[in-house]
Amino acid sequence: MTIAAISTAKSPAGIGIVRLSGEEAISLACGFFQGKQSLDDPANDRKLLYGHIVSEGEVVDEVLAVAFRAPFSYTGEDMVEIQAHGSRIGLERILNCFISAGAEPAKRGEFTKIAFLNGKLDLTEAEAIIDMIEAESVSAQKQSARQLTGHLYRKIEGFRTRIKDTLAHLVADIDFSTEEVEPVDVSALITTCEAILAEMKALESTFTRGKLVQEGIATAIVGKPNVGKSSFLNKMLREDKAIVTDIPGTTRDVLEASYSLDGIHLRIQDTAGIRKTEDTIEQIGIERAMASMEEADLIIALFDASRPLEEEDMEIIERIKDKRVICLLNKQDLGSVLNKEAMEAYFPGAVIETSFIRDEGLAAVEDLIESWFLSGTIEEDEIQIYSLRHKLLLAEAVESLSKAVEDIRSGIGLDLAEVYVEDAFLKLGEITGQTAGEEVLDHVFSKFCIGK
Ligand SMILES: Nc1nc2c(c(=O)[nH]1)N(C=O)[C@@H](CNc1ccc(C(=O)N[C@@H](CCC(=O)O)C(=O)O)cc1)CN2
Ligand SMILES: Nc1nc2c(ncn2[C@@H]2O[C@H](COP(=O)(O)OP(=O)(O)OP(=O)(O)O)[C@@H](O)[C@H]2O)c(=O)[nH]1
Ligand SMILES: [Mg+2]
Repeated sequence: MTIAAISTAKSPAGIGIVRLSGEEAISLACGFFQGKQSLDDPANDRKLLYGHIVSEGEVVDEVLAVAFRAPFSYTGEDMVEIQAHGSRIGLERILNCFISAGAEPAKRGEFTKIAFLNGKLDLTEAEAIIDMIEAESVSAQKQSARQLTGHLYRKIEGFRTRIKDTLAHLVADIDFSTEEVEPVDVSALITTCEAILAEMKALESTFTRGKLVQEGIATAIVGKPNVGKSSFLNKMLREDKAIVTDIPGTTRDVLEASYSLDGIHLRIQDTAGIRKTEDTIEQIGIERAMASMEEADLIIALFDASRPLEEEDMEIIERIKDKRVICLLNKQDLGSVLNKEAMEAYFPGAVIETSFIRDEGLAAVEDLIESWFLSGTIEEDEIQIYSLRHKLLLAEAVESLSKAVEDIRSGIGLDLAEVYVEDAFLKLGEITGQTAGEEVLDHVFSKFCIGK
C-alpha cells in the first residue's frame, strides 16, 4: 500500500508539502512529475529536483520534488515529497492526482506509525513528535524535543535491561533443582530491585511538573461581579481583550487567553462574576465560571478591597480555600476596608494588594506565580515525563516491582516474585512500545494530525 497526504499546515503558506510513502511512492510520483531529471533514477535519491506536476497535459503547479529510497526515509519505506506552492486548492489537486492513481489517503499519524513499526523510532519518540507540533511554550517545545531525541527511551530501556537481568537470576534460581547453577543471592537481588525502584519513582514524580510545562497552567480568574477580573486579564495580556465596564455582570461567557511567563504557559480564563441572579444567560455563565474554577491548577480570586466582604465573597472563599489560590485585594486606590492579614488566614502567603487603575501589584502576582511554578529549574540532563500514559504505566511497573521485593524479602517463594518482575518489565515495554498492542498504538496515533 502507498499512502499520501498534505503534510503542511493551513494554507495560504509560502510552501506546502504533499508526501507519499510505500512501495508505489516513486512510480506514482513519476506519473505526474516532469523535470529535466527523473525521480526514478537512484542517482537522484534524496536530491531536490525542479519540475512541474502535470496532470492530463495540464500543469498543476511548479514544484520541487525529492525521493527517498527504503530503508533510508522517515517511514523506512520508499517516500516522495512534493514541495509546491502553499495553496490548499493546489495542494489538494496534487494529492488528488496521487489518490486517483491508486494511493490511499493517509490516516492520522500514519506516516509516523509506519516509522514506528519499521523501528525508526520508539513510541515515546513518536509521541514527542505530536507534542512538539502542539507545544505552546518554549519550555514545552524543549521538553518534547528532548523526548524526541530518545532521552526517555534510553532511560526506560535502562530500567528494562536491569529488570531483565534480575528476571534471569530469578528464573535461574527457580530452575536450580534441575540445573547446575549457583543459588541466587537474595539480598543482592533486593538491593538491585530497590535501586531500580527508587529511580523509577523519581522519574514518576517528575510528572506533575512535566505536565504543567507541557500543557500550561490552567488558570481561572474568579470573584464577584465588578471586582476587576476582566481588567486583570487585560493587564496581564497587555491588551484590551475582555470587555470592561462598570456594570456588574459584564462578562458572561468564559474567555480564554494564553500568556507566557518566562517560558511557561498560562491558559487564563476570565469568568463571569459569581452572584445570585434571575438572569438565565448570566446563570449559565456563572455555572461555567464554577466549572473553570474546579478544573484550574491556579485560581486568581479577586475581591473589591473598598467594600466589606459580602456573603458571595465568603461562598467563593469557602469553595476555593483548599486550592492553589492567589488572592487579590483590588481597587486599593479607592481606600481599603479589607484587612490583608485577615485574608492571609484563608490564603497564607498569597494575598496581594492591587490597583489596576494605578497599575499596582501586577509584578507581585507574576513573581508569586513564578516562585510557585518555576521553582527549582530543571537540570539540562534531567529527564521529565509529562504524558499521563507514561505516568500510569510507570506507576504500575513500580507497584509490581515493589510487590516482587516484598515477596523476595518475605521468602514466600521466588516464582511469585518472578511474575511481578515480569509484569514490571512488560509495563515499561508498553511505554516504549515494545510490548504495546494494537489498541495502544491506535490510541497514540489517533491524536496525531493527518500528514504526520
Ligand atoms: N521535508 C521534510 N521535513 C521534515 C520531515 C520530513 O519528513 N520531511 N520530518 C519528518 O517528520 C522531520 C525530520 N525528520 C526526519 C527523520 C528522518 C528522516 C530520514 O530520512 N531518515 C533516514 C536517513 C537518516 C540519515 O540520513 O541519517 C533513516 O532514518 O534511515 C527524515 C526526516 C522534520 N522536517
Ligand atoms: N478604582 C478602580 N476601579 C477598577 C479597578 N480595577 C477595575 N476597576 C473598574 O471596575 C469596573 C469593573 O471592572 P471589570 O474588570 O469589568 O470587572 P469584572 O470583575 O470583570 O466584572 P464582571 O465581568 O461584571 O464580573 C470597571 O469600571 C473597571 O474600570 C481598580 O483597581 N480601581
Ligand atoms: Mg468581567
